[in-house]
Amino acid sequence: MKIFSKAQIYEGDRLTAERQNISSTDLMERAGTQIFNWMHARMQGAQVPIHIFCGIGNNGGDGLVLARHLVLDGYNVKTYIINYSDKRSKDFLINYDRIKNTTKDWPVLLSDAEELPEIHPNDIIVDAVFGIGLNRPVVNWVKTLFMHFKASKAFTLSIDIPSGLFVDKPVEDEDAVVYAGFTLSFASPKLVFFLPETAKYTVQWEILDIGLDQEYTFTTQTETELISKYEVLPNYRPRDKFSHKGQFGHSLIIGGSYGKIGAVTLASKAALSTGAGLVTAFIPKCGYQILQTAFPEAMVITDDSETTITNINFDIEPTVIAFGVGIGKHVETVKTFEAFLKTNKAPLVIDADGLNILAENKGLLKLLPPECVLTPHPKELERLIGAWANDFEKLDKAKAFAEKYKIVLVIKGANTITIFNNKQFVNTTGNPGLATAGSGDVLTGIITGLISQGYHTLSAAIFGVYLHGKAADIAVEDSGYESLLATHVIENIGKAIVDLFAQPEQHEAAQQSQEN
Ligand SMILES: NC(=O)C1=CN([C@@H]2O[C@H](COP(=O)(O)OP(=O)(O)OC[C@H]3O[C@@H](n4cnc5c(N)ncnc54)[C@H](O)[C@@H]3O)[C@@H](O)[C@H]2O)[C@@H](O)CC1
Ligand SMILES: [K+]
Repeated sequence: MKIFSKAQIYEGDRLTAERQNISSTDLMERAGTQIFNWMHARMQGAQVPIHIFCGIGNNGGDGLVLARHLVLDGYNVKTYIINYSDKRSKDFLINYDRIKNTTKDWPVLLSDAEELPEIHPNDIIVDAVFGIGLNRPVVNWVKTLFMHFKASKAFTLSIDIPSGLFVDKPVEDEDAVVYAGFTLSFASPKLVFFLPETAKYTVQWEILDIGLDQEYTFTTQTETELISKYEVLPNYRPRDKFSHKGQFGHSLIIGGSYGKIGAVTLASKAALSTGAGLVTAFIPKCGYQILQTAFPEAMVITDDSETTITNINFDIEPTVIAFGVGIGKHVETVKTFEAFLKTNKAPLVIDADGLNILAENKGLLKLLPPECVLTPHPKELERLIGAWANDFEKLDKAKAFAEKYKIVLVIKGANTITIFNNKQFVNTTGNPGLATAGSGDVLTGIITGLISQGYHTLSAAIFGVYLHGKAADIAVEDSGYESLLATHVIENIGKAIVDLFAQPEQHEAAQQSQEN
């Protein structure tokens, strides 16, 4: 799913009105009605007090449309205008008139924090104070209002975006933002829903389709894309009946050191479980028996050294090479890595201490093959690109780094973001169970296994991150977050692949009507 920028959303709204020959007021009516339908379907007329707080721009206008429909349907509604400015938008004013003509219970004007309404924990708050138009910090009394929402413990539904949250800038004051239980966002989710510093402002979100012009939404290129099953499916490469293992490539996993052979075992298993034709592990001698016993499907080549990688030397022709899991940063390892990079032609995936070696020897970066995949967690990323002040600066620095070295950069985290060529792909699968030893090694193996079969490195990174998260989502159904092991993720890669083709569960009623 595309994540549109603020400018693209405004342009989409404008073009839609123009091409569908409707006014912006009509589009606002659509938006507000969609919110009403969503609430009505869930509340079924329940008389829970609903407090609707409307700003004076178009987000507030949406709130007024919703308030009017709720009033007309007999809901228990109290509407407030948050009068933070005298620059009221045209469509706000139109809907302000409409609600005044609908009910004698006119909206209450709030201009300071002196008389904030009482809100009980079982009431509902609708937050329509600011939308994507927020362009400067909110004034103090509005901040007090937002803190009042939070203190009330009432369920808070934000329209389009939690008020106080910028679409494209970091939050400066955490109390000056609404904490939403649910956000109903128009046309496109907002990037801030997925970033570590701002995801907490909404527990859940959903997109409401307000019928934006389809040609515009199809043809507009966005900087950010949200990755779910439907984005990865078109890139899936099916196998034909006469396939043989030679077609799915040979993955070479270079890594391991004394006490860290497990990392290579996990990556090798993951690569083969994702569909690599052959996997060879290149490890120090001490790992020979361990790996051959723990994972007989893999082949093993050993280094000259007993305990570390000191001389990368092999006579196979790998389709793809993964470097770094469990490898350490021994001076000999760095030396042989540099020599290897100077001659290597195979696509490369670099993880763990491979990344730390790059960070400490930045001259090596220019030796990376084109579209090389790097999979740092936040600390490794910081070592590579330097510290950042906030999530937006992190993404900017990461994009500049990926652009400079023409690499595919996978920033691991709750919503892993893959960056390439100034585009960012935000993953939606995965769960806190993945915060466990070895899960990164498994991801390296999955991405390597995909490249091995002919996936382009960018597709392999995006698809691999998705599969890794999905396998973990399936695994936690049995294990719970706490007991999830990296091995369980590997065991469920197959189910994650099968799930790609699962039909959505049919609605019971639809099933019944089919049976009749
Ligand atoms: N453009 C359209 O056609 C549609 C817009 N929609 C709604 O419109 C929203 C955007 O509306 P607006 O652009 O009017 O903006 P908002 O309603 O988000 O904000 C209102 C105005 O407040 C001013 N402002 C910004 N920061 C402020 C601050 N800290 N203190 C005081 N004033 C401040 C700005 O001038 C801004 O335009 C969307 O989020 C969405 O909810 C929907 O009705 C769907 C259609
Ligand atoms: K809002």
